Amino acid sequence: MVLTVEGLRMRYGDTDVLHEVSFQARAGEVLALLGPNGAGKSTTIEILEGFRLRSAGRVEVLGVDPAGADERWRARIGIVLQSWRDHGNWRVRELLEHQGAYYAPYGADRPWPVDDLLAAVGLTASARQKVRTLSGGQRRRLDVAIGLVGRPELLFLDEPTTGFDPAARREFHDLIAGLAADQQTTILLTTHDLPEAARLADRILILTAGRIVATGTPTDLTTSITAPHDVRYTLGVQQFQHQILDSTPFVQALFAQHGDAVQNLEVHRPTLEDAYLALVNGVQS
Ligand SMILES: Nc1ncnc2c1ncn2[C@@H]1O[C@H](COP(=O)(O)OP(=O)(O)OP(=O)(O)O)[C@@H](O)[C@H]1O
Repeated sequence: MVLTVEGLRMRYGDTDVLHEVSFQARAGEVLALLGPNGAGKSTTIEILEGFRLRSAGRVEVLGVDPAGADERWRARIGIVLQSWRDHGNWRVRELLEHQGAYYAPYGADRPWPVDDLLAAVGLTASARQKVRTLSGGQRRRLDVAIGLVGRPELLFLDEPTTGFDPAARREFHDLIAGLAADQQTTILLTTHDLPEAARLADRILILTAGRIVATGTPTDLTTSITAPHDVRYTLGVQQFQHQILDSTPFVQALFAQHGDAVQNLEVHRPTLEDAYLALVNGVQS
């Protein structure tokens, strides 16, 4: 296992913010950690990154307890924080070359050659620009490039696509899916963008008030809730819309009765967002 977390607890002062959190991740798995603001996502990730000391529980990251990890271990992980605004006067290429040099002693394939990396994150045209002149989305792409420059075995992404335009978001999703599939990079992602989680994650963990309240594939979670499907169609000039718990037998019966007269059929099943809201609200109520 690349990640093993067992009975993780975190207490700030006299407030417990993580209660017995347990999960695992294997090589090449993309895990999305979802939850409302203040649920404990960043705290969990910061403990795994070795930036915060846990109160109790067992944590192993790449076979090592991050609380006592060394530089060699740190060179094997990549981190994209929520936001940082340093290095304004550096040019994009120079900054990546500088950051990449740190990884050179830690493996023949490290760092990722800067030109290839710039192309992978869509920053080739901005290579000579100063960091402070980048747009918000370009700046975020640079954050991602800095997280990737060491070719990490494990990548932490904290809300990585905030500020991306739709095309950049799509390219980023392809990049992440490729890293996991082709290079077996393990990825732990937090996001409030539920379609993003549905698209990228092999497995989703929903954290609410410091507890994991649901875990599974996006499909597991959407099928775990009882919510009606929305079925729409036309018969001649008449439009119909129905809310039905299981749309498949309904649609079969519809075609058996009306055949080709059924037109413009649309079936909307519950989305990950519906499941997320049901699961989170179920816990809070
Ligand atoms: N240094 C700290 N001292 C005391 N309490 C803290 C500290 N850091 C975080 N907390 C509290 O711990 C809880 C979990 O915070 P955390 O930042 O992990 O949540 P999150 O799920 O990442 O939220 P968001 O989606 O807003 O980023 C919150 O109630 C927060 O106020």
